[in-house]
Amino acid sequence: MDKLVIEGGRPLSGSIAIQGAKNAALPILAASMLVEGKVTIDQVPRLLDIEVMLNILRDLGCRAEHENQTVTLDTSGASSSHIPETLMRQMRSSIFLMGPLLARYGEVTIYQPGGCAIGERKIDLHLQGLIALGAEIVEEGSRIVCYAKRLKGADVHLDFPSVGATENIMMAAVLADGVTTITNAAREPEIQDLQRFLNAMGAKVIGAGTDTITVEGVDKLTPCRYTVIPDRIVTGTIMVAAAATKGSVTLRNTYPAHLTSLIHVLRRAGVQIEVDGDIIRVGSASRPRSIDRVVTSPYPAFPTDLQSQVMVLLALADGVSVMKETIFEGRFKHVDELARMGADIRVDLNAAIIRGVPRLYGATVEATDLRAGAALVIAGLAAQGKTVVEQIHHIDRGYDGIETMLQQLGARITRAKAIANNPVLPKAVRSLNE
Ligand SMILES: CC(=O)N[C@H]1[C@@H](OP(=O)(O)OP(=O)(O)OC[C@H]2O[C@@H](n3ccc(=O)[nH]c3=O)[C@H](O)[C@@H]2O)O[C@H](CO)[C@@H](O)[C@@H]1O
Ligand SMILES: C=C(OP(=O)(O)O)C(=O)O
Repeated sequence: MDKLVIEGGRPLSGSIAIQGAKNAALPILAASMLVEGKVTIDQVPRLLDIEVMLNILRDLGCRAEHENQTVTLDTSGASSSHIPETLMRQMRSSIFLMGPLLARYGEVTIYQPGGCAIGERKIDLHLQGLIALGAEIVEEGSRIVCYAKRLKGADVHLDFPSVGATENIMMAAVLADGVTTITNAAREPEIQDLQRFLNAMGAKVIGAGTDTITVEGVDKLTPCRYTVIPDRIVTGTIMVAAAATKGSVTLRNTYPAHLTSLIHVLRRAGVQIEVDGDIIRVGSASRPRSIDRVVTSPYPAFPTDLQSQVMVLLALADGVSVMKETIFEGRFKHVDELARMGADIRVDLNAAIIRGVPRLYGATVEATDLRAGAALVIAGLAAQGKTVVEQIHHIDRGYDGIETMLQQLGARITRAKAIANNPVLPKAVRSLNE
């Protein structure tokens, strides 16, 4: 397994451009299955999850290439509506194919999806939405078979504004007979991006970004070329890293309006932030201030995907802060790892009580999930001494070359390649390390 090795204590400085959004690209790639022909998607980051999605699409019979940041996909050879369990289990986002495949073939066989261990992450809202559109669903162990000769538009109310369920239902409804209305829909920017992509192919979707989305079914879509939005969570991660290292960083290719809640929290912590079109400048010279309460909630409130990163900043703040996690019940796994670096954080049910310390110290720590891993990288950059972050395949799910990005900002961070992958070593030595 690769590791990241960080020599901490250097302020980040300089300028970088932000990658395209993982959470927009994944449903958009899945939605491409709704159309027959060649689809081109630009600004697609090179990530493990994207690779898994492209492998699933290839397994379904598509041709898929990812060169630089552009994916070209030809869905015309696709014929399968069955996703093998081994592929389904490689990430949560495999579930996005359920709606599009059902709409295209009238049937789909999938399995319970995999993904980071941050909570139970049921798929009941996805299934309820498809049942409302007329699907019949048979569950046998982890296997799920859905049938619907032709889906029918319906009113779907979500008990919780689930991002994935909103997207799956939108995608299924695009080729349904009649009108579908989703109420208590999630409002995340990635849902607006999916709406723009679907409409670029000829769908009739309105309302994304509000809590009511209306989809008027159409008979057929036409292929298109589309550019994914910038990744707001990667943007936020670098903003926090700049603040935690008392650095000064300019971020290009951002969408600041998607980060209003983070900007508000960082300003409360005393971080200087300037917004100028698609550029965000972040600077901080002094110790952060504590914040009495940060609560994660669905967009536009503070995102769960930035909770662990901001916790690192607050771990270095002057005073006591409280962060409450309301989306995922298992998203405090970074706390034990941060404690190894000298952080003083106590977890009480879904609240973390963070007593700021003047400094963190380098240690060997383990990324337990994607954003926990990003938080440990920030902690390593801010800490005194050397930090080694292990299990970084989690980080590679969401950050396109995190070390290269941070090196551009002056960080001393390198990727130590696993010996097992090192072709220079004799095979016998490599196999000892596998
Ligand atoms: C690829 C992608 O876009 N991932 C994002 C998406 O995940 P994802 O779409 O999985 O997140 P959801 O909004 O669906 O999940 C939020 C909460 O609802 C629960 N739930 C969800 C669906 C369901 O059928 N039943 C159910 O109980 C989940 O367990 C969780 O507690 O939104 C999350 C919340 O902003 C982000 O952290 C993820 O980065
Ligand atoms: C939880 C995340 O993603 P996913 O839904 O793909 O697991 C994330 O991006 O932080």
